[in-house]
Amino acid sequence: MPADRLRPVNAASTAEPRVVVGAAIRAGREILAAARAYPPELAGLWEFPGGKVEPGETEAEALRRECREELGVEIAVGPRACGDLLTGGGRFLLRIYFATLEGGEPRAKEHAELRWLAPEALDSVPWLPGNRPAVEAIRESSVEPR
Ligand SMILES: Nc1nc2c([nH]c(=O)n2[C@H]2C[C@H](O)[C@@H](COP(=O)(O)OP(=O)(O)OP(=O)(O)O)O2)c(=O)[nH]1
Repeated sequence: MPADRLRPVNAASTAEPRVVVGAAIRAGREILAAARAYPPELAGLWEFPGGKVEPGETEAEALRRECREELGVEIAVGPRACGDLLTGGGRFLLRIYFATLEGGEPRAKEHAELRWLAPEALDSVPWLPGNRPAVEAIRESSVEPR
């Protein structure tokens, strides 16, 4: 049988998902949310600043690089906010980390808008659909013990 007959019909669906990291940057009670500016099908949906982990880079390094590029800030990377999330039709493995600001004030260098959201305001923006479990976990982790 010719080799090309053995190739999966839909290579994208069988490829290993690419790891994407996002920073849930906390300041006091608030978390920084960012509205995507592109691509058109994602524009106006909200996410955590971040992006794809490049070969040879740790997840924390990728987060620090993306926050420098996208927001112009230095961050300290903290613990994971929730478990792995499969998004983008199985193309991405999304890992959200809590983070804090170490230097600079965030500016929207690549996003359409940035907003600091208190836990009770987390639902006030339309999140990327794959982010819902992370947003829920962050809200629950913000509930103050009685
Ligand atoms: N940065 C980020 N991406 C997310 C989140 N949730 C989610 O589903 N994604 C998806 C959207 C994108 O299709 C995909 C990759 O993210 P990205 O486009 O920001 O990655 P990148 O900065 O490395 O992009 P590029 O250089 O390849 O253009 O991950 C999130 O909270 N933050």
